[in-house]
This record gives sequence, structure tokens and C-alpha cells, in this order.
Amino acid sequence: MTGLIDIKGVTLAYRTDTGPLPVLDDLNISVPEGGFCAVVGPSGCGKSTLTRLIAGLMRPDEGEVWLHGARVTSPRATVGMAFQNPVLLEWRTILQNVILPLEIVPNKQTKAQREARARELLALVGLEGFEDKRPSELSGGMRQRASLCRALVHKPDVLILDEPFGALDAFTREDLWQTMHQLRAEEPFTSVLITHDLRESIFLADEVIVLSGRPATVQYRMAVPDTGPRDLDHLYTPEAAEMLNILRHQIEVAQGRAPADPEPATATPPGSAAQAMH
Ligand SMILES: Nc1ncnc2c1ncn2[C@@H]1O[C@H](COP(=O)(O)OP(=O)(O)OP(=O)(O)O)[C@@H](O)[C@H]1O
Repeated sequence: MTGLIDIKGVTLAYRTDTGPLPVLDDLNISVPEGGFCAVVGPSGCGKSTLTRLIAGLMRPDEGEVWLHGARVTSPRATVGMAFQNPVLLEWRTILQNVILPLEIVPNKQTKAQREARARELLALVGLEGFEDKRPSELSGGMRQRASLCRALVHKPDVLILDEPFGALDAFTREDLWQTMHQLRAEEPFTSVLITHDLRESIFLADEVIVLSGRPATVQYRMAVPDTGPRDLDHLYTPEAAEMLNILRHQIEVAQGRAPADPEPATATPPGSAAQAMH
């Protein structure tokens, strides 16, 4: 299958003082245009490494990464990234922080157009009125909202989210999940989300990929069919619980704490479960 993001047979080892550290092993992931793929797996299995490869910040030892039909060999302006720690610049206002990528990525927009674009995004995530504040004047959740705006301001094809909600409290995190759905409806992008939160993965993604322990390969795929707006209440249905149980078990397998299943590594969750998410 050809996707907007295509990771084909990617293998990578870090060179360390004690010799090579194999991290990814023949990894194959394809995300269609507009798709949202969540990647979960044991700590240290190589999830962040995968995001660096997609962003072109690293090159694989073997295999290829393709974005929009072009092989990735260097950093790409068409990728937006948001991390656990937003890293907003304190000497710039929130508006100026959001505009930053437009000052770096070549474009023909005037200053007024850049500001209008940033204001539009800030309003979309509920930060209207905070444009002139400094990052330290905002809560952690608000800073993360601003960081999402910064990642999207230049209309990237691909949005990479590396545990962006991991440091937030549960209520703020759930708020941000809903904001992500709003953003996705308004701003078409193709996304890869790295997360340790299985509920987050099934709430946000169309497909959840479980990576094996290091060196990581795809151990399990779960499709979460998208048929409409998602509602937090659906995370508390028996069907969602069943999906979470399957994923939890797969993580235990990846951690070597449960025996591997004899079934194939690709699965669609029970129809009722997938339907109940929407
Ligand atoms: N630049 C580097 N040089 C050497 N080893 C590295 C480097 N970056 C990461 N590693 C090692 O590679 C492995 C994978 O790291 P990575 O950060 O990709 O894992 P992860 O799955 O994102 O981890 P976590 O879930 O804990 O955030 C880890 O063992 C890490 O210590």
C-alpha cells in the first residue's frame, strides 16, 4: 500500500561506546493521506527514533522513508512537530511563538497574513485573548495548545506528535484530545502520534500500531474505523474496554511479560467495538 507516509523496511542501530545498539528492525508502516496513526510500545523501543526518521532528522541504516511520494533524506518543512515539553520562547509572545515557523520556512506571506493565520489557529484551540501573553503566563495545557498551533501554522502535510499530552493532568489531557479532533476537522493533516496512553491512542487514531521490544518491529496493528465525531463517553463502553484489553495484552507481549499469540499480527477489533467508538 502507498501512503502519504511510507516507512519501508527501516532498520537502524545507534553507534554507542559499547558497540551498535539495534533500535529498529525492518519496520514497515504506511499512513494514508489524512490518516492518524498512533504508535505504542515498551519504553525505549524506538518510538521517538521513528519520529526523527519521519522528520528527516536522521537517516535509516537500511530501508526508506517516503513522504508524499518523495524519499526523505533531509529535514522537511512539510512536517510539523509537537513534543511533551512545548519549548516556547519566553522572550516572544504567544502569537510570536506560533508565527515562528512562518519566519523560518520560506513563504510569500506578509506580516499581516502570518499574524492572521496564527490568530485563527489560536482562536480555534481556545486561546483567543492570550496572543500577547508570555509562555510563563499560561498553564501547561494552554502552552501545549500554543505548541500545537505552532506545529500547524505553516500547514504541514504531516504532524508528528511525540507524547504531547504526557505531562498534563487527566482532565486537561482529555480536553486536548477533543481539541485535536477539532483541529483535524479544520486543518487536514496526516499524523503520527507517539503515546504511552492506550485510551488516547484509540480516541485519536484510525490505526494503533504496537511496536515490539527493541529492536522494534511492528508486532500488532489495530484498525479503529472512523465513522464520525468521537465522544469521550465512548471510552467507557464495554467495546472500548475490549479494545484496550487487546492493546494492553499486546504491550505485555512486547515487554516479554506475556507469551506471544499464535494469531496474525494484524487485527480489526470486534465490529461492535470499533463502531461504539464513534
Ligand atoms: N542518540 C542516541 N545515541 C545512542 N542511543 C540512543 C540515542 N537516542 C536514543 N537512544 C537509545 O535508543 C533506544 C530507543 O530510544 P527512543 O527514544 O527512540 O525510545 P522510545 O521508545 O521513544 O522511549 P520512551 O518510550 O522511553 O520515550 C533507547 O534505548 C535509547 O537509550
